[in-house]
Amino acid sequence: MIEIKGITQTFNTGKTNQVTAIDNVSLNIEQDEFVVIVGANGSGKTTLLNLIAGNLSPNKGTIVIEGNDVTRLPEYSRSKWIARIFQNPLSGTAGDLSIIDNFRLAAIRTKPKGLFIGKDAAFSKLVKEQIATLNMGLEDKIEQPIGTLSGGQRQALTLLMSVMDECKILLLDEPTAALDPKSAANVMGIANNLIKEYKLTAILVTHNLKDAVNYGSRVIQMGEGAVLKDIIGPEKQQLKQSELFDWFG
Ligand SMILES: Nc1ncnc2c1ncn2[C@@H]1O[C@H](COP(=O)(O)OP(=O)(O)OP(=O)(O)O)[C@@H](O)[C@H]1O
Repeated sequence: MIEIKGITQTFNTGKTNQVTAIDNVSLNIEQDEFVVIVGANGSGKTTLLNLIAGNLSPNKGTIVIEGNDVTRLPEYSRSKWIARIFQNPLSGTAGDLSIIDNFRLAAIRTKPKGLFIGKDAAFSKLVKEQIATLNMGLEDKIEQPIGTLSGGQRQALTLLMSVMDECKILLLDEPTAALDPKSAANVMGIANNLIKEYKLTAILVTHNLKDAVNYGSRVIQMGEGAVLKDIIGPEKQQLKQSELFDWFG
C-alpha cells in the first residue's frame, strides 16, 4: 500500500545547519494497517509524514502508493489517496463557513464538480446522518459557522470529512495534542472507529504513550531520522506503556 524505499531528507545541504531529518528509511505499510509513530522531538516523524503527503520530495529514495510511484508528485496530486489531520484544530476547516459548506468544500476536493456535491437536500441529509454518528449533537447545527465549535468538535468533523472524501490513507499528526483530556480521548476513539469502519491505512504520530499502546496494529519508534523499533502483531498488542516509556532511555 505504502512502499518507502531508502528515502533520505536533508535540510540546508552544505550549510553549517545541515540536518538529515530522514536517513535512508525503508518501510512497507500494508492496507488496513494502523501504524503509530513515536519518537523524541526532532527525530523525523513529521518530516516522514510530509514526505508521504507530498509536502516534501526526498533527496533520495522512492515512495510508492497503491502501486503508483508518487516520489515527485506534488501534494495535490496525492490528495485522492491521502487525508491529513493536524495538531491545530483550525487547520483543515474554513472557520467562517458553515459546517455543511465545509463538507461541500471537502467533497469538491476530489470529486468531479456537480457529482454528489451541490446544495441538494440529499447531500445535507447524508452529512447530517454521518455527523449524528459522532454522538456530539452537531447534526442540528450544520448551518452554524464551523469556527464557533470547540477544538474537539472541529477535529471530529475534520476526521469525518476526510473519510467521507473516500481517502485511503489517513495521516494523523498529533491530532489531539491541543485538546483537553476528555475531548482528546473522544477524538481518538472517533478516529479509531472511522479507521476500522472505512478500512483505512492510518499513521498516527503521537507523544501520548497511552494512545500508542491502546491504538494501532503496529508501533514504530523513530530516532535521529531512522527507524529504531518496529513492533507489530501480538508483540504490539502486549506492549505496555512502561516498556514504551523505557524505549526513550
Ligand atoms: N523545513 C525544515 N527546514 C530545516 N530543518 C527542518 C525542517 N523541517 C524539519 N527540520 C529539522 O529536521 C529534524 C526533524 O524534524 P521533525 O519535525 O520531522 O521532527 P519530529 O520528530 O516531528 O519532532 P517533534 O516531535 O518535535 O514534532 C529536526 O532537526 C528539525 O529541526
